[in-house]
Formats: sequence, C-alpha cells, structure tokens
Amino acid sequence: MAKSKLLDDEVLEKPFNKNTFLRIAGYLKPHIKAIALILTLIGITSVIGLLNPYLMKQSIDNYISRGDIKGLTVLVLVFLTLNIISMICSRYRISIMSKVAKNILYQIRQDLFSHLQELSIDFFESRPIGKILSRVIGDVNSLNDVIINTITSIVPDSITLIAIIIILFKLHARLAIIGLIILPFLAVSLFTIQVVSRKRWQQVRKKFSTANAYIHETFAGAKVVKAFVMEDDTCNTFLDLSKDIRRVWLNAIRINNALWPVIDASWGISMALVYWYGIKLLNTGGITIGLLVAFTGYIGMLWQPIINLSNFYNSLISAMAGAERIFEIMDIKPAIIEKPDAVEISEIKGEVEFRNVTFSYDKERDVLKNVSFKVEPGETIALVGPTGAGKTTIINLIARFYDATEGKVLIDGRDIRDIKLKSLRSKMGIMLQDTYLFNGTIADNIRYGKLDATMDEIVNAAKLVGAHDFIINMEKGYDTEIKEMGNRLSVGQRQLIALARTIIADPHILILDEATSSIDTHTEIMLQKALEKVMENRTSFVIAHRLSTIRNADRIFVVDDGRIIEMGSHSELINLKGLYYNLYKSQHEAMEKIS
Ligand SMILES: Nc1ncnc2c1ncn2[C@@H]1O[C@H](COP(=O)(O)OP(=O)(O)OP(=O)(O)O)[C@@H](O)[C@H]1O
Repeated sequence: MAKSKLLDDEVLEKPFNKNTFLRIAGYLKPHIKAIALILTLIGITSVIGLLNPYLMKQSIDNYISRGDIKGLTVLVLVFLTLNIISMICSRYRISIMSKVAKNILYQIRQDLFSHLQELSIDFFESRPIGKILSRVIGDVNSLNDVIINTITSIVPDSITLIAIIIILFKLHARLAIIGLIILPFLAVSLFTIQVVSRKRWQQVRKKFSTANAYIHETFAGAKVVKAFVMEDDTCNTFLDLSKDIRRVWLNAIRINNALWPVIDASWGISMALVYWYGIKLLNTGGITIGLLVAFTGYIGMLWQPIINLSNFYNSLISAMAGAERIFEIMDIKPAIIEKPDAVEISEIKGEVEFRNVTFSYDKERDVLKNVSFKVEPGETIALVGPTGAGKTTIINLIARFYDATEGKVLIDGRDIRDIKLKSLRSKMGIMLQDTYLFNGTIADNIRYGKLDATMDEIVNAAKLVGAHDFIINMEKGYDTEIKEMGNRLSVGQRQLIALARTIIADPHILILDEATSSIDTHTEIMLQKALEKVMENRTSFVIAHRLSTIRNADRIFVVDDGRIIEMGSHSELINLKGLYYNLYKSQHEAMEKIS
C-alpha cells in the first residue's frame, strides 16, 4: 500500500461528548458499593494529607515553641499512626480500583463481543477484520485510564483542591491571595501545554498505527514482496516511517519536558511570595511560625491535584474516540432479527422453496429479481452462472445470512423467518469456499460442527468424507495441531477436514460453495467421491465449478443477472442450447486445449 494512503488513519480523538461519558459512567453502576469504598478510602487519605500541615503548625506553635517534649511526642505518634493508616488505605484502594476497572472492561468487552456475534455477515464483510479486532482489544483497553481516573481523580482531586484553597483563606486571607496569585497564570500555561502535548502525542499514535499497518501488510504479503523483489523498497519505506516516528516523538517529549519547569517555577514563585509576605507578617506579629510552615505545606499540596485534573481531561478526550467507536458498533442493529414467536423445528424433510424472492444488499440495486423455485427433499442442485450473477446470494438467503427484500424463502413450507435461527442453522451444513480452520487440533476442528461430538463420531465423519486415512498417517493423528502443520496441509486436505466438520452434525440441508482453487487429480477424485456420499439423502445446493459436480447434480440452476434463466438436468440443458450449453462448451474447449 502506498505510504500516503496509510497516513490517514482513524480519528483518534473526539471532543467531549456528555452522552458517551454518561454511557461509560453507566458501566460503573453495578460496582457502586466498591466505588463507595474506594471514595471513602480516598476521603480518608485526603483528610490525613490535609491534616499533616495543620499538625505541623500545632507542633511548632504549641509544643516546640514551649519545649513541651511530651506533648510533641504524642503529636508525632498521632502523625505517624495517621500516615500509616493513610498508606494502608492507599494500597487497599489501588487493589480494589484495579479489580473494579478490570471487571468494567471485561463487561464492556463481553457486551461488545456478544453484540458482534449477533451482527450479520455484511458487517464483517464490509470492514477489515483488523479494525474490528482493534475495537474489541485496543479501544476497550483505552478506556482503562478514563475509568480509573474518573473515580480516583475527578471527584477527590476537585474536592482536595477546593479544600486547600478554603483552608489557605481560613488560615490567612491576604497571605492566601499572595500565595495563589500565580494560579491563573499556571492554569493557562498548563492548559496550553496539555493541549499542544495531546496533539503531539496524537501524532505519535497515528505514526505508530501507520507503521503497524505497514509492518502487518508487508509480512502478510511477504510472498508478493519477494516475488516482485520489493525488499529494498519496503525497507526504505519503513525507514522513512521510523524517522517520522522519531521526529514526532521527540516533538512530543519536548513539550512534555516543559511541564515540570512551569510547575516548579510556579511553585517557586508562589513560595517566594509567601515567604516574603509571611516573614513581613511574622515580624509584625500578624502570624505564627507554625502558621507559615503549615501555609507553605498546603501550597506544596496544591500542584498534584491541578496536574491530575489537567491530565484527566487529556485522557478523557483521547478515550472518547475509542468509546464512541465501541458504542457505534453496539448501536448497530443486527440485520437479522429473530421474531419473538419464532419456533423451534425438530425433524425436517428438507424441501426448500423460493417464492418470488427479490433481494438487494444496498436497497438500490436488485441482485435477485423475482426468483422462484422448489427443491424436493434429497435433491442435489448445482448453481452455475457467470461471476456476479447471484449464486452466493441465493445460498446466503437459504442460510438466512440475509432476509429477502421481497418474497419468501420456505423450508418444508414454513417461512424461515418464523423459525428460530439456531434451530434453522442446526439443520444446515454450510461449507464456504475459504475453508477456515481454527487453531487447535484436527479433532477440535471437526468437532466445531457439533460441539458434543464423541471421538467415534469425529472419526466416522472423517471416514465418510475420506479424510481418515491421511489424518491417521500424521504423527499425532487426530491430535495434530493445525498450527503445527502450517502450510503442510494441502488445499484438498483442508477442504476434506472442513467437509467432515460440515457433515458431523448430520445436516438435512447441505450448502457448499465449491472451491475454485485447483487441486491435483487424485484429491479431486477423493473430494468428488466424498461429496457424492455426503449429498446422498440430503437436499444439497452446490455453487459448482467442476464439471463432474454439475453433471452429477439432479438439477442445474443457471443463474444470470439475478434470475434463474434455465433449470434442468445436464442433458436437458445441453439440448436447450442456451447459456448453459455455451458455458459448458467454452469450459469443455478450454479443458481440451489444456490437455
Ligand atoms: N455484501 C454485499 N454488498 C453489496 N453487494 C454485494 C454483496 N455481495 C455481493 N454483492 C453483489 O451482488 C451481486 C451478486 O453477487 P454474488 O456473490 O451472489 O454472485 P455470484 O454469482 O456468487 O458470483 P461469483 O461466482 O463471482 O462468486 C454482485 O454484483 C455483487 O457485486
């Protein structure tokens, strides 16, 4: 992919959106007790923190100045005890907090995942899998900081900040004004730094995501890269991307480094002003030494909540985009909705009927146009026709991956929209072109078609499709890990395993999208035999690419431009001398030329 195309990634941040924030906050509700406990613990540590300078004042003014060692010892003990309690509370709070945050993330991820399972096929077909993955993993994780900060920062830090300011004014109003005079300047500088810093870090994340996408792409397309001798070019592009990352990262670090000098300078100026005016007051007897010490102590405590609050705003804005992307998916209504009064079906005969079915994926162009047919139980139907004619769409509608826009699809005379989805699909065996095998053993992969299958059933299914022999010839037989085999499983072997998986649940209706990829003659014969066997006594629909499959079918449906234009057996259609005859002739001629 061209580098410029990679640069424009997703929006990484969004302005604050109250509704999104409230939706995140909604996830806190079930943990209200734990959160109350966390807030109590924070309350205790904050109060102890706020008491410290006051205790200092008391010790200086009441005990040190009078030489009261006993009183001072008691006060020191109180001070120590309080601070030990504060430390214990802090540790406890951190451990509960991380548990609560983990549980909330778990819940969001669970909700998102189960919602994704309900979404229809077109959702997955219209989005790259990588993007969906990044929602489930990345975006959910990015909420972690916001959840933790919402609880541990926004409420307690705001209260602490206000409490310190009130205490400072209570201690000495004029001294407070002098001490806090720098605050508005600090607020403006902090805000500016944070905004610039956020933008720069956003740049860094964009560059990283671009580089990740590029790495993923070059590795996934490693064969193509090598075939076109593009290694050097690929390395150069990656070098450019790395340089870009270094540049924006240094930029971001530079602005981050400005943060502490600004805070230190503000604190220094504030302290200098307090000491300057405080000592003047001391000389005139306006305040005590203890008060001055306590005052500087409180000023010192002012900065942390300010930094926390400004950080919170930053992480909130960054997480907002992730949260919105998560909720955007959660708000997509599944295209296939089960009727509340849908029924279970137990035994079916396997009659399939299309009654005046019209279908459009995008509500603009009809892909199937008034299609009607009736297939008897046990019949094998081969769907043939030019590319884009609508063959896959027909099987998509039988499996109810989509609903007909107009008309009805019926099984045993019953509208499939009146049948429970699970019940409907359990009667069907569907094998698509890309025979996807999951990580796990061969046995696991076959069992996927019937989760409670015994080993005997697995072996029988493999025997039925003719996969048993090559499986037991492997070192670990049925326990061979698909991952271990890597590419050593041939296309044909993969198809046989997938066929065993399709057949293990003994489906009444079989839907097969025959793979176009060429396989050797031996495997082809094996597959053909396997298919013949499994199709016996089942209603079968095959998008057929092989002549042998087509000739063995009971009937052939010739699909063209969303219509079934010819229907009949091989010899009937040959005699008809229509589209099928032409397709057959051209394929036959091509085969003869090759041989
Ligand atoms: N998810 C989709 N969204 C929008 N249009 C689609 C979608 N899937 C298929 N189409 C369009 O519907 C038409 C029929 O496609 P379909 O996949 O059913 O054809 P096909 O006969 O199976 O073709 P092929 O032999 O190439 O697989 C095509 O024009 C295709 O572009």
